[in-house]
Amino acid sequence: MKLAVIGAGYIGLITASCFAEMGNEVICVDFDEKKIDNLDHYRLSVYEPGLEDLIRRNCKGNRLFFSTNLSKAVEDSLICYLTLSPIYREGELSDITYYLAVAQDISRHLNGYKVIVNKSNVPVGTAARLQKTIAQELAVRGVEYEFDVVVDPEFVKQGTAIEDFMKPDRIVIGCDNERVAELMKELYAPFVRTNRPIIIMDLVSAELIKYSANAFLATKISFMNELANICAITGADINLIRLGLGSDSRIGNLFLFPGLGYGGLRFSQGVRELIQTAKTIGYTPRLLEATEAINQNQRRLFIDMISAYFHDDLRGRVFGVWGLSFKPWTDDIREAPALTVINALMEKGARFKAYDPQAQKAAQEFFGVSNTAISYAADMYEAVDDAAALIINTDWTMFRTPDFNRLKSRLRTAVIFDGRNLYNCQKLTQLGFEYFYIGKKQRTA
Ligand SMILES: NC(=O)c1ccc[n+]([C@@H]2O[C@H](COP(=O)([O-])OP(=O)(O)OC[C@H]3O[C@@H](n4cnc5c(N)ncnc54)[C@H](O)[C@@H]3O)[C@@H](O)[C@H]2O)c1
Ligand SMILES: O=c1ccn([C@@H]2O[C@H](COP(=O)(O)OP(=O)(O)O[C@H]3O[C@H](CO)[C@@H](O)[C@H](O)[C@H]3O)[C@@H](O)[C@H]2O)c(=O)[nH]1
Repeated sequence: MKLAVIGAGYIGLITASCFAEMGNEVICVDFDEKKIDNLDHYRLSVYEPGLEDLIRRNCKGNRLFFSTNLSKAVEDSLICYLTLSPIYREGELSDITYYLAVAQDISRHLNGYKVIVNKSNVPVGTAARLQKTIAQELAVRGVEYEFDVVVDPEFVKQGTAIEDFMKPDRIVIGCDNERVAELMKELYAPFVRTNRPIIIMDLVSAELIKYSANAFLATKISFMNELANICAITGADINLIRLGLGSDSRIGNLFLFPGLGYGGLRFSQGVRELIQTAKTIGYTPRLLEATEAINQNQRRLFIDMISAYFHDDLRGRVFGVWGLSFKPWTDDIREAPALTVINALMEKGARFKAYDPQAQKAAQEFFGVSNTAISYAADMYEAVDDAAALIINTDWTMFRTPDFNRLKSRLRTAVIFDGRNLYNCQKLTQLGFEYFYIGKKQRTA
């Protein structure tokens, strides 16, 4: 099939390259000329394992093209995917004004039946507003082309996005007629050959599903963090509780890891946006509000734990930091717990030497290149040289089994604050570390 993907950001690139990989002909459009020029030279503004190779292969196979020409992309395609980012403002529903403006632009170039598919996280009701905008523009043009609006929520995770897209657990399609449902099933058939379901539903339900999935997972994480805080008082072991809980097949092992809480734009904004959606229709979503509050508190508890160990005297102390990104296998630091932790300790006078395999550049931009309170290390051991303690914010795989003797010899004092519960406390104590993790029993006075 011929597809246009509008918005060559993270989701646009994944969508365009994966559809091209399945043999479709895809034009990926962005209004940012520099971005398109870079993509033509295989220079990506996002890091995602395997994405560059996928783009290279499909461009060379003449199935994937990049362009700034929206009109040609729309005219040449049957299906137009919207992969833009709506404007998010704290405490409000995302602003989709410019989203609708792009839909209007698309309508100006409709030259026959087209399907306009939304893949972005947008407020409930956006599909209906897209339908209205397109119909109005066609009326202004005085043409009567048929069109359908589809909601195709994206569930990929950063770091495993290609695998998630190519082998989805399920495909959810929101639409309002049989013809377009059949077309979407045809498009996705190659991705679900192992009998994964394609679930067809109405537009509003499909819009709500994306928020619901993210909010459910976020709630699972906050539930575990709440339990960890109870463990910190009772002395129960949160890591064993996780194993005991997860082996119940009704609960499952995934998304039960306690820690610094969830980060990244999608969970944080998603939960807040679902709260906002509920409030605008007069419902108070108490569980979701608790999910978000526990998540924010988790970072505060970690900061307090570090601060209390040094009797709140952090001035001039240097900490080694492992992990800046909000999760492994990404360079994304948006809503990363690491930033909150570092900022709060920095305000108390602490200094940092940080290591992250991908996110150092983004962090340097965030904290400022001339910020002398934080420097960046070439490797994970250099980060802890002469440090008062190691702080772990992200569970990159390389941090899971470090050389503890080397670590100990390079730290000034063998103290670890682990925000991701990577290690066995007993083992680390035997090795001579003071080891603090999420849910560890607090010392009684
Ligand atoms: N990042 C994720 O993990 C993820 C996962 C699932 C869904 N989503 C959703 O997908 C959407 C896109 O997210 P993203 O991370 O790819 O955003 P992004 O900001 O990386 O990409 C948006 C792209 O659209 C381009 N753009 C903006 N206006 C345009 C216009 N008028 N014409 C053409 N191009 C235009 C921008 O230049 C940018 O390249 C969001 O709603 C997000 O919530 C993201
Ligand atoms: O047991 C766990 C699992 C995750 N996390 C944290 O939760 C956050 C989100 O992790 P993850 O879901 O793996 O990353 P995302 O790439 O943000 O993916 C989420 O957001 C995407 C965009 O909406 C959706 O497509 C995905 O389905 C959804 O998992 C990260 O900060 C993780 O460190 C935990 O604290 N404990």
